[in-house]
Amino acid sequence: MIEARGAALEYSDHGRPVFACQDVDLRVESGEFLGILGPSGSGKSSLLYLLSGLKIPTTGEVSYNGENLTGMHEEERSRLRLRDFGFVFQQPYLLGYLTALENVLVATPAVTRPDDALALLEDLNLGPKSHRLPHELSGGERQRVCVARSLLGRPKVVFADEPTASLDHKNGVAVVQLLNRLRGSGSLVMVTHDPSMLEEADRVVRIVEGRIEPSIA
Ligand SMILES: Nc1ncnc2c1ncn2[C@@H]1O[C@H](COP(=O)(O)OP(=O)(O)OP(=O)(O)O)[C@@H](O)[C@H]1O
Repeated sequence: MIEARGAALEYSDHGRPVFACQDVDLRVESGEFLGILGPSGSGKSSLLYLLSGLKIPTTGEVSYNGENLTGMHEEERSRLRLRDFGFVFQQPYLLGYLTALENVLVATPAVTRPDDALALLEDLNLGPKSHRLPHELSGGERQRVCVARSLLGRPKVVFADEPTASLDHKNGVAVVQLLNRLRGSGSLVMVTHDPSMLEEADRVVRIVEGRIEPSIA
């Protein structure tokens, strides 16, 4: 479904090249929960950006359903992301002046209905709080709103970048379990430094200094 072949991502550190990812050969299969584990600075976020088309590889290529993301115009990639991908980031980024329900609806194409958004918030035990503003919610609740937002368009792939980083362990586990349960037939690609968050993963790969090591689960 998603395939990286010889993909590398190079940043420029004030003119000096820094490889965040190198020689990445990795497939994300349809419907799988793929965990990407690695220490801080190992290139996890960079790899997620490559797989999701948020960044294009400096060398090598990344394809989605056989289509090379590198060759696509940025607008086309952005349409594809909106249509097929959902994202959850480390921090629960929400618009402070919108309610939980409005925050879920705001990022998705007009075809989605408020009923679907409310049903998702109910599944995430936030039904009675859907009218609240972000500052009236706890950190775990805010991240669950982000989970609802990422799932509303029934994405083919959800990319989660350390979604538990701002949560305590119990809330972190709960968020991952909900993401995994509610993703339906979509794939889930989650990066984390914490192996205990990947207990439900179908497969875990480890990244060290920008390179993928052999599968460990
Ligand atoms: N914009 C940038 N310019 C230069 N170097 C960068 C940039 N972004 C990231 N890097 C470097 O690329 C490497 C990988 O960064 P990345 O954020 O992908 O790692 P990570 O594993 O997600 O880290 P963390 O777990 O701490 O979030 C690091 O050495 C980082 O310093």
